[in-house]
Parts: sequence; structure tokens; C-alpha cells
Amino acid sequence: MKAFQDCYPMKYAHCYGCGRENAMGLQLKSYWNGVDTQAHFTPGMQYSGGVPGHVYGGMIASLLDCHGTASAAAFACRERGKDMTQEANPARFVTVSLSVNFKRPTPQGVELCMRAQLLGVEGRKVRMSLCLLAGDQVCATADMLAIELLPEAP
Ligand SMILES: CCCCCCCC(=O)SCCNC(=O)CCNC(=O)[C@H](O)C(C)(C)COP(=O)(O)OP(=O)(O)OC[C@H]1O[C@@H](n2cnc3c(N)ncnc32)[C@H](O)[C@@H]1OP(=O)(O)O
Repeated sequence: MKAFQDCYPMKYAHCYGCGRENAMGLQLKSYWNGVDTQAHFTPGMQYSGGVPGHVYGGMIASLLDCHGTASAAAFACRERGKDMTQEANPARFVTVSLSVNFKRPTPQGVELCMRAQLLGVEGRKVRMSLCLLAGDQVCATADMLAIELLPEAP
């Protein structure tokens, strides 16, 4: 299965969180999970928060952010009757609003799962509900609005 991020046009494939062209980045990969989407990632121990053993909040927001923008592109493509992973030049979305609710400490040393659910597509705008899980524990949830970049965007 091809990851959504592996379909990004080259010029948009340098994101620290999910760009395949960023060798120093996290290279997050997102996929379909039925009608929703998901990604998995195990942050290294250097991404600790104030207390060793807990992931810091910025990393949690990054994982949700990058999974969200990739999911926005996939959801928008699907709404238009297309499969993003089959598109030569799929739309690229950026985050304009991300509201994270940290529900409990996120443990280090375990694989985390990010999920996105589509709330609605309105023109270039995609609204989603996201969550981050460690095992079956929901550690964070988020509401996100992503906007499709125009073809002439830099
Ligand atoms: C370049 C690829 C990098 C991919 C990285 C992916 C992960 C990320 O971290 S993204 C980085 C963080 N996000 C950003 O930097 C985004 C910064 N913002 C921008 O670049 C621009 O505002 C952009 C491209 C989103 C929209 O600009 P533009 O194409 O001129 O559209 P614009 O006409 O202003 O707005 C389009 C619609 O979005 C809405 N909108 C724009 N910004 C916002 C906002 N901040 N909040 C809510 N709505 C907004 C507008 O109201 C408008 O709605 P409507 O169509 O109903 O009138």
C-alpha cells in the first residue's frame, strides 16, 4: 500500500514531519483504515517531555498535524471520486487550525497510532477529528482545519 505522503509532488515533499525528501525528518506515513485514516510512529527517547517516559506535547501536535494534512488530501480526493495514491499530482493541504486536547500523558517506548476522521469537505477546506492512541488509550484528540493549496502557491 502506498502512503499518502509518498504521493506528494516533489516540491511539497520536504516537510520535517512527513516529507519523504527530508532525510533528517520524521517521515511519517499515513494510510487508509477503512473509511478513516491512520499512521503509526514510535518517537525516540529524545522526544521526552518534562518527565522522562512521557512524550512532549510538541511532538504529539506534529504527529497529528502531519497525519491530518495527509488525510485531508486523501479525503478531498475521495470526495472528488479519485484515489490519491493513483494521482500523478494530488492536491496538497496545509494546516490553518489545529486544536489539541491532551487527555493523559503519552508514554514513550511504545508505538503510537494517529487516526483521522472526516467531518466535512467544503471547497478547499477539510475539517477533521483526530486522535492519538497508545495501545487502546486515547492520549490526545484534536480538531483540525486544512486548506488546499492553490496550484500557483509557492
Ligand atoms: C507548502 C506545503 C507544506 C506542507 C506542510 C504540512 C504540515 C504543516 O505544518 S502546514 C504549516 C502550517 N500552516 C501554514 O503555514 C499555513 C499558512 N497559511 C497559508 O499559507 C495561507 O493562509 C493558505 C495557503 C492556507 C490560504 O491562503 P490562500 O490560498 O490565499 O487562501 P485564502 O483565500 O486566504 O483562504 C481560503 C479559505 O480558507 C480560509 N482560511 C484561510 N486561513 C484560515 C485560517 N487561518 N483559519 C480559518 N480559515 C482560514 C479562508 O477564510 C477562505 O475561506 P472561504 O473560501 O470560505 O472564504
